[in-house]
Amino acid sequence: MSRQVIVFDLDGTLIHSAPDLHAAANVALRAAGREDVSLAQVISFIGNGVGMLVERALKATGPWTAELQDGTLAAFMAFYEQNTTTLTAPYAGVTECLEELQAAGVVMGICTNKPQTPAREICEALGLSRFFGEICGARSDLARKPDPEPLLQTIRALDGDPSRTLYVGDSAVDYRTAQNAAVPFRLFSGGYLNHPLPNLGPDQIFDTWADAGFQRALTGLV
Ligand SMILES: O=C(O)COP(=O)(O)O
Ligand SMILES: [Mg+2]
Repeated sequence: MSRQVIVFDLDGTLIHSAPDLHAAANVALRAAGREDVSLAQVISFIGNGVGMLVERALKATGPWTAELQDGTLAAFMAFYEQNTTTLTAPYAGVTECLEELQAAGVVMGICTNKPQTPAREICEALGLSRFFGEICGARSDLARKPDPEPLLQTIRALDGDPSRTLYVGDSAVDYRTAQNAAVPFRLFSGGYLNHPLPNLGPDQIFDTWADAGFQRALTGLV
């Protein structure tokens, strides 16, 4: 029998990382001669990777060109790489919940559209690496979510089976990724989702890590 696996998204699911992404976005926008964007705007730009975040920030503040994109993304990454956990922390209850799942023998991994190096550094800095057998971030040789491949690759690395895996995320991108990979999905609604997701029942949604809500959401699957 295959192992019981849970794969988590990172930004907006396990960690509140938007304040550091917001700071990096505004440093990069100022270098491009643009106005700042708000935290709420940046939250709405998260989910499809840093390239798309920068593209959306540029389009929200003026015209977009490929050249501007390249320079602004480079400025964004230069700042972000030095400030991945200045303002970022796990959501309340996350560490305790992961401890319980690990003690129960659940095998866990991360599948995120955040670039691989900062994703791994953030998990290390926040004391989360010890829970995960695989941390799969965005890489040039791998399609990004909602393509199913990063999630399927994460599950393979954990020696799991997609039908006995849960993917836990906070966005429509995560929901579509799970659907594309035929993996059961649970939504953390306390993250960065800014429009409702169709076709999810109340037992597939939880809004806090700090009480039994998450455990309830997992009932019957792990
Ligand atoms: O970098 C992003 O845009 C999103 O990251 P996530 O996949 O961990 O939510
Ligand atoms: Mg997310």
